[in-house]
Amino acid sequence: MCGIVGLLAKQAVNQGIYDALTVLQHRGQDAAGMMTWSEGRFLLRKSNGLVRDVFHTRHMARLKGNLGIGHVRYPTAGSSSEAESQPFYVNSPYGIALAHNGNLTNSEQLKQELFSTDLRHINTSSDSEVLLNVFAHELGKQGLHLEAEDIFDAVRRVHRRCKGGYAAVAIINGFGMVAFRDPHGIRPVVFGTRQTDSGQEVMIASESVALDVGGFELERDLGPGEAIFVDMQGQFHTQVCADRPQLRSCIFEHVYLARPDSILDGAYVYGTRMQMGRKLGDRILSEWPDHDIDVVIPIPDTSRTSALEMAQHLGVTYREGFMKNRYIGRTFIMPGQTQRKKSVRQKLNAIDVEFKGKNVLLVDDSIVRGTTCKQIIQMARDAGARKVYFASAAPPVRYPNVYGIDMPAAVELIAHGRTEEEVGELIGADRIFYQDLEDLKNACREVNPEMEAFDCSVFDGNYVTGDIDEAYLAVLEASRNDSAKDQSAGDHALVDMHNQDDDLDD
Ligand SMILES: O=P(O)(O)OC[C@H]1O[C@H](OP(=O)(O)OP(=O)(O)O)[C@H](O)[C@@H]1O
Ligand SMILES: NC(=O)CC[C@H](N)C(=O)O
Ligand SMILES: [Mg+2]
Repeated sequence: MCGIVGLLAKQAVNQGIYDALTVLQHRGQDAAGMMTWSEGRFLLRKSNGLVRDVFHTRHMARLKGNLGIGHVRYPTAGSSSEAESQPFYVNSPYGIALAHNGNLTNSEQLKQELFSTDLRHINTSSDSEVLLNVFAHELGKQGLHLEAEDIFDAVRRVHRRCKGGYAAVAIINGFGMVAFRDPHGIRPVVFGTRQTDSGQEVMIASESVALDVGGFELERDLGPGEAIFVDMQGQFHTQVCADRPQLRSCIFEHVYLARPDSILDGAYVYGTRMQMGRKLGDRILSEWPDHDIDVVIPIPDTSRTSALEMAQHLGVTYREGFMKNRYIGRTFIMPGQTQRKKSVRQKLNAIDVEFKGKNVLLVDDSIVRGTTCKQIIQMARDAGARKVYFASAAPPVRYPNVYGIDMPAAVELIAHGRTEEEVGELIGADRIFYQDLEDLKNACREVNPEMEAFDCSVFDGNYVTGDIDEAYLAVLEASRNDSAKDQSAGDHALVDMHNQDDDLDD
């Protein structure tokens, strides 16, 4: 779940892209990058780190032009090396730069096809480089003068070849900006416009919050299989380019990934999280009408919205019993388990008076590896809680994700092969409550009834692209489990266009 942004404006875009990446930072903390286009040349800066650490004044000054794309990365394929940070670039045809959120499930096969049939070389183990090259190859079948229709034809062929989850934004040298979303719309992408005296400006982004901050009016989400082409004058053209588009957006975006102030597929994430809190409250009341919960305490940040609504629904006091260190990022999207474990303790601290002698219900949005809840329950006990109950606003996460969330190994998921009660015991809770999957879907549908179906693979093991079997999952687990990742240090040497590096004088 990386963050992507594209901006075509009537003025320099570097600051606008930087600001958008800053508000998309929660989607990827490993690397950041920006590529702008000016007078027929691409300019690149990308590196490992947070947005504020990657772009210094000297880099920003060199990222000239009124057209650009940006990326914040949370790796789900290849390594976390700088060489695989994004955007990527190819020189033929035309000169194309691309940033991608998601994960291709057939990238190995595509890589071979690209080499043996399309005569293209892939120099990293990133699936995003594969996606760019498939797009470039298909675009190369068009003539020298590209029209919107030609671009949509190329995207149609990309959809026929690529499988998995992908939302991508690209620059085509001299022609404009393109974005496309996979035929199931698994990963989100929205676009919006801003009117200026010199004409219309267009921003494309993973989440609408990026448009808000930039002063853009949200037009809408791209639909499943849809593409948008923005020409150099700022006029946009859209077309559904998939043969059988079906919206199956990732429900985990609503549970955890997206910011609550974003609107995804027409639903306020804040609203869907409130509904999750209500539904879980209902479940607790029906399973345990004479409960003895004294206080509801959220585990900051993401669970706050659900926890507050749940407390009100239960008629129980809501208290912020854990304080969060604002300088520590999201722990779940950190690359290794050692770092994740250490960060929970650095990030959260208990306020003893809220726990002493009380029966507390701790609420989190989800339990994935169990890293957070195990430590938090112990902290609640150390702070003097009498009973510690635990509620998860999402159902048990039992299956790997293959569409752009780095959960590749079932064995690392605490609920894999375990009942709800067994998880409760393992994490040390006196009682555990999980959301029901139908309730989770209904929580989203209540905010936007048009969201009929979702990708819920992490909860039900049903992979909407239809190409995932046990053998695929076994290979994924072997290559991307935590210890395998520790061993693949990654090559930081960039074989790429000139990258604005740190040796430059200020
Ligand atoms: O069971 P686990 O493997 O620990 O994963 C689940 C936890 O990780 C996330 O928090 P995170 O700290 O990443 O982000 P947040 O501050 O947005 O809640 C999520 O909100 C849960 O708290
Ligand atoms: N989380 C993502 O969207 C990752 C994009 C891409 N698969 C990468 O690893 O860079
Ligand atoms: Mg959390």
